[in-house]
Amino acid sequence: MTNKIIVGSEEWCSLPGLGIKAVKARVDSGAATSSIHAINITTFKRNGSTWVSYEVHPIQGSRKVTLLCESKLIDRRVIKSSNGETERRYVIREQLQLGDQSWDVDLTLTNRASMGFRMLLGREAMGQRILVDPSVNYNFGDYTEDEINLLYGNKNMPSTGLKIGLLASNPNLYSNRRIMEAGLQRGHEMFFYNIQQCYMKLDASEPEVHYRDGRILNDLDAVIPRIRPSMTFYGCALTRHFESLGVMALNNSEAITQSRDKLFSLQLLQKNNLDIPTSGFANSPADTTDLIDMVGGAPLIVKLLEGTQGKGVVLAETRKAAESVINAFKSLKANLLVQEFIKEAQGKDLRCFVIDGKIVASIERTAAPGEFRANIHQGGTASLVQITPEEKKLAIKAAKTMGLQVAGVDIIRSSKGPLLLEINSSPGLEGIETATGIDVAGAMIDSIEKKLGWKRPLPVDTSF
Ligand SMILES: Nc1ncnc2c1ncn2[C@@H]1O[C@H](COP(=O)(O)OP(=O)(O)OP(=O)(O)O)[C@@H](O)[C@H]1O
Ligand SMILES: [Mg+2]
Ligand SMILES: [Mg+2]
Repeated sequence: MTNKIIVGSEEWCSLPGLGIKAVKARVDSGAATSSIHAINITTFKRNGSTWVSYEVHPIQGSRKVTLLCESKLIDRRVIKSSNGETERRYVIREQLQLGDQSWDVDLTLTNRASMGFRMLLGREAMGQRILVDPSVNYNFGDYTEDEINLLYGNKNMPSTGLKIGLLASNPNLYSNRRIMEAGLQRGHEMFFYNIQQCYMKLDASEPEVHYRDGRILNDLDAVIPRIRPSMTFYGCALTRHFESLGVMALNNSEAITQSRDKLFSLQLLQKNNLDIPTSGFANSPADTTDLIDMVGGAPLIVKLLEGTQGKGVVLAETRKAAESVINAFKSLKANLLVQEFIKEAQGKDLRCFVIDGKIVASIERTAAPGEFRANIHQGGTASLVQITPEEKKLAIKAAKTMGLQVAGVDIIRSSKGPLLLEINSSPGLEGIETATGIDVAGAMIDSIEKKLGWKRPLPVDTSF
């Protein structure tokens, strides 16, 4: 006669020490470790030990009930999840109750929002106590939705997070994935909207944004526009429309529009006494010689205004080369910019990531051998850098002048001191997060929380 308890493949269990009165668990003897859905996970010290605080939404697919939990930290473990990705997780030990039996189990904390169950019960937690009968479910009873709501004393509790829309084109880009992830980790609802699939109703009394199949996007708290250069015109119009609906935009449409006009940006910076390399603009100058003289002769840099990622930036080493490049661009009827070549920078530039007037991270980019452009897309590499107070001031002032809450400010170190190269309103996250290890995406979400005066909601009463 065995005294093991028989459990099905899905069971309701409870974690009395955490105030989790009922949570539906997937019983999976194929998994070694157990986990529970947790967000906003942070560690803290109590009586000399490390503890972890986190929020749990115990009800599957719902964020109505939020429990603020604290547990002593037992371990940190690297877990390989079912999609093959590895994740570093905190491990806690809590009492598990199944039917009338209870015992201590180790649980890893992870965001299981996208999974079918808020909890996974793996074989280590089963010990010698359990026999799994996969043909059955809810051997210890089932709950209806009403019973669950009653159990948690849930009377229209407000949802905890903000609703944030990411306006972009490619959900698989590193930067976009990180922004979504950072928002979810902080307990917000994140929505990815493809800019091209949004359309707008212009109406004095009832403006609207619709998405794809006619769904009306009317309850967002904030949007994060990440507009690729080719979508500037439409993306800025969309952002402006959200603003007219009272939705906060990180960055606002006016600042983005302005920063995308390179000539205007450089003029604005100059006007505010921010140093840039000596530059000349032209469309189809008759006098190429004078244009070259204007910036001090060769070697010089010629830039196509429409270029990005270093494409369309040419170094002309001699006057002859400069003349041919300028004439070639002229025949294409392209707007161009000529600029003194900062040779002493030796193929390096700085990228400072500014949020709300503070530098959150900076890197130095170094061009590949034989190349003068430091762009990562041109084979440049990113490394950690200590920036000077003067560079810091320049970057912060540049972002402020451009009206950008979030900005990637590019600076080149010249013999005359730091000079601004350009200011980006949708700076990429991959190079800078990888090189510095700083959670830049998280800092962007923090900025929205601050601007909206959003505070983490108080936990509900967790006593039984
Ligand atoms: N005046 C200059 N002197 C020396 N090097 C320069 C100069 N201007 C640009 N560079 C190098 O070329 C790179 C690309 O130039 P820039 O940032 O102006 O254009 P871009 O990267 O194509 O534009 P975007 O960043 O908008 O995509 C810079 O990162 C820098 O390393
Ligand atoms: Mg650049
Ligand atoms: Mg740029």
